[in-house]
Amino acid sequence: MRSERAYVVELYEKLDAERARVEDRYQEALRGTGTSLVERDVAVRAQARELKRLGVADHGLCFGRLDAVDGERRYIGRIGLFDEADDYRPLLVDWRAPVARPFYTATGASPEGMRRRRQLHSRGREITGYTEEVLGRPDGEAAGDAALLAAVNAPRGEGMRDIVATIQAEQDRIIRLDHPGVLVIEGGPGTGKTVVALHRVAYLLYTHRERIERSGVLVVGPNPAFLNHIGRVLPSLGESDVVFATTGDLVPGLHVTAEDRPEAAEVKGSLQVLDVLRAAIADRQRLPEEPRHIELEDVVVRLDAPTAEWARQEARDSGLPHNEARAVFLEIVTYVLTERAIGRIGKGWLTREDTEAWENVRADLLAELAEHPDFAAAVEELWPVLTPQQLLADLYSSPDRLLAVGAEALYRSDGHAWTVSDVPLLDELVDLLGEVKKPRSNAEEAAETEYAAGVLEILQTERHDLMDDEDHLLAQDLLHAADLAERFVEHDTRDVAERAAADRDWTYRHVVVDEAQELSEMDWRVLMRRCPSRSFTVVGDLAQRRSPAGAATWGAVLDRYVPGRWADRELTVNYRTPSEIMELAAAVLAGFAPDVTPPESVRSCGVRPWRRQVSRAEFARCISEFTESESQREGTSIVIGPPDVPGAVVPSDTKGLEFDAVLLVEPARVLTGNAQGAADLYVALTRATQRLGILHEEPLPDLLAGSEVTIETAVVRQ
Ligand SMILES: Nc1ncnc2c1ncn2[C@@H]1O[C@H](COP(=O)(O)OP(=O)(O)OP(=O)(O)O)[C@@H](O)[C@H]1O
Repeated sequence: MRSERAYVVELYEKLDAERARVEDRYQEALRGTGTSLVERDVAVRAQARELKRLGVADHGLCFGRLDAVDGERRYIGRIGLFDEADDYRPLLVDWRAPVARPFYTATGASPEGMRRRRQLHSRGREITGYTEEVLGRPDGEAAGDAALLAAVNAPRGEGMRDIVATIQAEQDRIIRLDHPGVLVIEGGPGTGKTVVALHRVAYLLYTHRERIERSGVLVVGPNPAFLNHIGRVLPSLGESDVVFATTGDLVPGLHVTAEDRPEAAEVKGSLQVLDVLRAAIADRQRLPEEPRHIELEDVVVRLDAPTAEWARQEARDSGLPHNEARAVFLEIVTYVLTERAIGRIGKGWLTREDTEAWENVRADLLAELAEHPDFAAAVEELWPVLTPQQLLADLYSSPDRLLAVGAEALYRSDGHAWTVSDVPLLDELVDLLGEVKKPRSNAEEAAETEYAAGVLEILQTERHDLMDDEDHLLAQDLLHAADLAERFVEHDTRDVAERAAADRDWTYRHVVVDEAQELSEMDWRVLMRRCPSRSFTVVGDLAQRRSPAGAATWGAVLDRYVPGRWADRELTVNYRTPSEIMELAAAVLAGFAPDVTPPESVRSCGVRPWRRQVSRAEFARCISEFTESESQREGTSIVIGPPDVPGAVVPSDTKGLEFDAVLLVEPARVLTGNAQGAADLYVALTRATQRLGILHEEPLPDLLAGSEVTIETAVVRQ
């Protein structure tokens, strides 16, 4: 113990010295004397990142030691530290480094050249003890379990924690899997799918930092509470250039305020809705029922149906998105109208051979038309400029428009009451409608070009290739700073994550999708667009699916994009739910998905779930008793139940979350509340890490009552 403590004290001294040095460099970069604004930004960001990396190691810097058979000793920790004075000898090995791997995977039977594994336990900066495993000897004890059990038994605090010290071998194999494409991590509740996916991101960033960091990583989760729950894991591993978003956030600036009826969600989630969107756009490209007369100074011109039809056909045939094709429509309509007008104005004195005079008259007419309100109104009516929001809101709130495109199920009175299933549709429409170009001022353009010139210079001098690999575009290939201006319009010091989150057209290098079983076909299209390199970690459990538009099988959603090129790995051990509670959940699972094997709990907690049957009038009192008694204990608690129980959270909002204690109210109504009631009940039953209580008035559902599981009946207090 004495020597381990002394070693770790030295490591912290080293860490502090390093931090002081980086802090100095950071301050220097902030002052940025003599450098350009761009150079300063780059330097400040680099030093800030290094400071963040060193900052994560304040607690539990070193958590393990590996002794190799050949006598080599490696200390394993949250970051790597080296002794510069001794030829960069590693003092501490980053947990992600290849040489750290046996710490997680070596076993008594397969020691991987190791003799001993020590797990160091610490409080703050102090080593409080260690457990040790002797590898490669039949009598070697498996002591790793002690650290794991301590970790999984510990009361939960605010959000998920990293598991670097106790990653299990089956998890490590997934974290380090060398598969650049789509990897599906499957497994029952509590098997660590989420936490493993996040550690995989940290691993990928460590291993391919240059390549990944430029375009960043996106983590998609089901709701803000879940993102909040998992939000600390990556920063605690020193990785903060990651964007977290719900599917509802994928169109920047949109606020989801409503929920769809299941029928509407199903229509919006399926790929058939693409036909609805195309038809809705076509429906807005109209022909005038009566000709429009536009009074110009010398002549009245007529915009009639045949003219509009020709222009509409040409515009459609151009293959351009709607808003961009408007220019084609406008050009043809204008051409026809001006030709007719010239014919009339020039009758008797102007011939086509007199090109100059003809063009002069045309120029006057063009100028006049461009300013004419009746002409503008006519064009706007026949080929309006459309934003995705406006198009969809107009469609949803008009029974006639919906009827015209065969999507009556989508009606809602407030067209703008956005739901999460509208997001992929809006995103699709951005491409189908195309851009409405807003003019940029000369001054803005000049400033952007100047900034880009600075970036270009740095790219060339420092040879930082900031471009995507796929672009095959090196800085030297770029001749004009103006070309770069488009990509570097941000003059501020926002990092990749911030810029990416605000930019709908940003493409990420890697995307993690959690609770992926809930995503519709349309959601997948949005995500695939965000990651052209198709590098995904997909996390899900088909048995927990509740969305009617969600995935029935992984192949059904993935084969369309990466046929035969996606890998899947399964996790089988439940680290969250103790066996006493899991038995109950497994009975429910057996009822609604008999083919699915429930995960096996890694521990039991010695406390059986309890139940209490009371009248509904007593629910409020019992719930407050539960919250009161839980507030006296360390850890977290929640009440889960149907939507009409005051103080209860509906099961779908607890997906991916966990609590020390759960009180489940009226499971019978959770089960029958909607078509996915059994999955909801399964989710609710698998949230507790220690204690589960059930409060009910109605008899327990057969799935629970009829199982072999005994549920202790709590003594009702008088
Ligand atoms: N190796 C480990 N060491 C310590 N704790 C672990 C380990 N693996 C998983 N856990 C813990 O188990 C709990 C469940 O993990 P996680 O939430 O990632 O599971 P999940 O499979 O995503 O569950 P769900 O499907 O219910 O969302 C978390 O508290 C996590 O920290």
